[in-house]
Amino acid sequence: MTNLRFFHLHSYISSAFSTHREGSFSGNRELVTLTPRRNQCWRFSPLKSSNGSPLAGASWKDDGKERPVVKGPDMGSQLAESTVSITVVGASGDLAKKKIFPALFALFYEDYLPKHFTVFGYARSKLTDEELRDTIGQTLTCRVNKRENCGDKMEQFLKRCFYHSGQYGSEVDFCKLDEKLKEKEEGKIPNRLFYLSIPPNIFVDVVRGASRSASSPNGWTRFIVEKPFGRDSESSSELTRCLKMYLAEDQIFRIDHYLGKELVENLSVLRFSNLVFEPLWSRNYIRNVQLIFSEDFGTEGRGGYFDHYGIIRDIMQNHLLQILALFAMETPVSLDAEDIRNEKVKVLRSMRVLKLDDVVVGQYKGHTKGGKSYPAYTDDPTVPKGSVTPTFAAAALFIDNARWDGVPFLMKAGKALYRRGAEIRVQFRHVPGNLYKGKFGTDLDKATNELVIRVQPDEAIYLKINNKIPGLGMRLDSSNLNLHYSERYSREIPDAYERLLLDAIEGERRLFIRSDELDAAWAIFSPLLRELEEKRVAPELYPYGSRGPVGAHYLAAKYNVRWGDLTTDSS
Ligand SMILES: NC(=O)C1=CN([C@@H]2O[C@H](COP(=O)(O)OP(=O)(O)OC[C@H]3O[C@@H](n4cnc5c(N)ncnc54)[C@H](OP(=O)(O)O)[C@@H]3O)[C@@H](O)[C@H]2O)C=CC1
Ligand SMILES: O=C1O[C@H](COP(=O)(O)O)[C@@H](O)[C@H](O)[C@H]1O
Repeated sequence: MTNLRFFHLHSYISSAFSTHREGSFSGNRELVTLTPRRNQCWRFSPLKSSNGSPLAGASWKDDGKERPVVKGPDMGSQLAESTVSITVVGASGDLAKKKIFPALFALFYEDYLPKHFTVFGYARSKLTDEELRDTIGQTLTCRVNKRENCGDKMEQFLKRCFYHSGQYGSEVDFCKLDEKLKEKEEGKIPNRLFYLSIPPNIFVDVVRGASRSASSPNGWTRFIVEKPFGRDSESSSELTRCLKMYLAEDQIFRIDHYLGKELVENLSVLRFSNLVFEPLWSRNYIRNVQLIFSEDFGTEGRGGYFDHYGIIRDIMQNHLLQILALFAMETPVSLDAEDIRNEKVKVLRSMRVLKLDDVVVGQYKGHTKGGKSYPAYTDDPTVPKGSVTPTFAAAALFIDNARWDGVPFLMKAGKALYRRGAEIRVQFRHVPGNLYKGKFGTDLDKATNELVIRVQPDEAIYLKINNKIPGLGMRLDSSNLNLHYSERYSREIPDAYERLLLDAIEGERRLFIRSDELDAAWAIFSPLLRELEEKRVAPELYPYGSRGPVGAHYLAAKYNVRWGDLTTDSS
C-alpha cells in the first residue's frame, strides 16, 4: 500500500479525529490510535520508516536519480520531485553556529545537498531571516571559507536559509513552522530532517511537537539527536522510551560526532581490507590498546552543562567507547548499518562493568605560566563551589570474549591538558626469542611495535618498528612507517558533522547509535558513575596545561602498561 493511499484514508478519518502516532505495523497492516483533535494542524501520519516507507515496506532512497510518478485524485499527475527541509532546532546556540550551519554550507559548496532543499533555524530567540543569515555568515568557520567562489556560494546558500521563532514545547509553533515549510516545499514530496541542537531536557518536548505538527505527510521525517543521551542507564532508557512514543527507532539518528571523523571511519578499512593487520588483531599479539583524548582548554563557557555530566559522560562513555567498539568488533557480515551495529553491540555487551578500582579521576586547578594565569575548573562562575566533577579520567576496561580476554583497553580523557589530540595506540607484544634482544637494553617495552592512529589533529597512521641504523655497526633504533595524511592526500578532510549530516539526509545509519548500543554502553559506566557521585570521590587536582594526574600512571602500571602519548615520537 502506498503512502498516498494512507494519506487519502487519513483525509477521511481526520475529519472527525486527530491521530496519535503510537501505531505499529504488522506486515503491511497499520495500527493507528485515534485521539480527539487538539490542534488544527495535527494530521494523519502513519508510523513510517525514516525513508518514508511504511515500516514493513520497501525502502525508497532519494538518490537523486529516478523519480516515481505520483498520481492522486487531488494532486493530479506530477513528477514527484522531492525536497529536503532541514530544521536546526536551537539555531541560536553554540553548536548550531559552530558546527551545523558551517557543515551544511560545506555540503552545499561541494554539491552534496539535494537539488531542492531549505534550511530553517528554530529557537525561542526573536530573529528575522536576515539576522539568522548574518549570524551564519559571520560564523563561517568551515573548511571552505578560503576557497574559490565561496562568497557567491554563500549568498546562494543563505537565500535558502530561513528562521522561525517558537517555543520548544508548543505544538502550535511547530504547526506554524509546518506552514512555512510547506510554502518552501512548493508541492514537492517533502522530506524533513530535524536537528536537535538543544539541551537534553527539552528533547522530548521538541520531538513531540515537531513529530505531531511538522512531520512530512508523505516523505520521510528524521530527527538527529545530540548527546547527552541521558546521564545513566535509567535516564537513557527513559529518554529512549519517550522518544519512541513519537518516533520509530529508524527515525532517530543519535549522533556521536567522533564516528564521523575520517580516521575513525577508516578503522574498518584498515582492519578488514589489509591482510597484515587482521591476523594480529587479538590477545595473541596485542598487549594493550589505548584510547586517548585531550584538550588544551578548559570548560570555558560550558561549565554549567559540563558540571552535570563530567568527562566520563562527556567523552568516554560515548566517543571513546564507540571507537573501542569499532576497533574490537568481529568482521561484520556486510557493511550494512545493521550488520556493523550488531557487531559493535556484541563487543559492548561483552565488556566488564567498570569498577572504581580501575578508574582515576582528576580536576584541573589554576596555574600561572609565562606570566599568564589559567583558571581552575571551579573558578567558572557557572560551576558550583566545591564541585567534584571530574574534568579528567583514566580507566582500564576489559572485553571478556575470546579475542580480547585479558587485554587492557586503557582510556584517558581530559580537559585543560598540555595539548589537544585524540589517538588510538596499539601496543604489540614482545617478539619471542628476539635475536636482537641484546641491542635494546633492559627496557623491552621500548622495543615493541606500536601502531598509532592519530584521529586529530594532523591525521596520521604510523607503525613503530625496530630498524637498523645505517652503517657498518649493528645499532638499532625505533623508527616509524608513516602515513601522514597532509603529505599523502591533497584533499581536505571534511568535518565530522558534514559526513553525519549527509548520512542522515541519505538515510545511512551506520555511523549513528542504535538504542541497544546505547543501553550496553551505559551498562558499563552507570554503576561507576553512581558510586563516584554517592561517595563524592575527590578528584586528583592537576595544573591547567599539565599532563594530568599522576594517578593515571599508577593505573596503567597496575596492568603493566605505559601510556604511549608520554614518550616522544616525532610523527
Ligand atoms: N556546543 C558544543 O560544542 C557541543 C554541544 N553538544 C550538544 O548539542 C546540544 C546543543 O549544544 P549547544 O549549542 O552548546 O547548546 P546551547 O546551550 O547553546 O543551547 C542551544 C539553544 O537552546 C536554547 N536553550 C538553551 N538553554 C535552554 C533551556 N534551559 N531551555 C530551553 N532552551 C534553551 C537556546 O536558544 P533560545 O534561547 O533562542 O531558544 C540556545 O541557543 C546539547 O545537547 C549539547 O550537549 C554536543 C557536542 C558538542
Ligand atoms: O562532544 C564533545 O566533543 C568536544 C570535542 O570534539 P572535537 O571534535 O573538537 O574533538 C568536546 O570539547 C566537548 O566537551 C564534548 O561535549
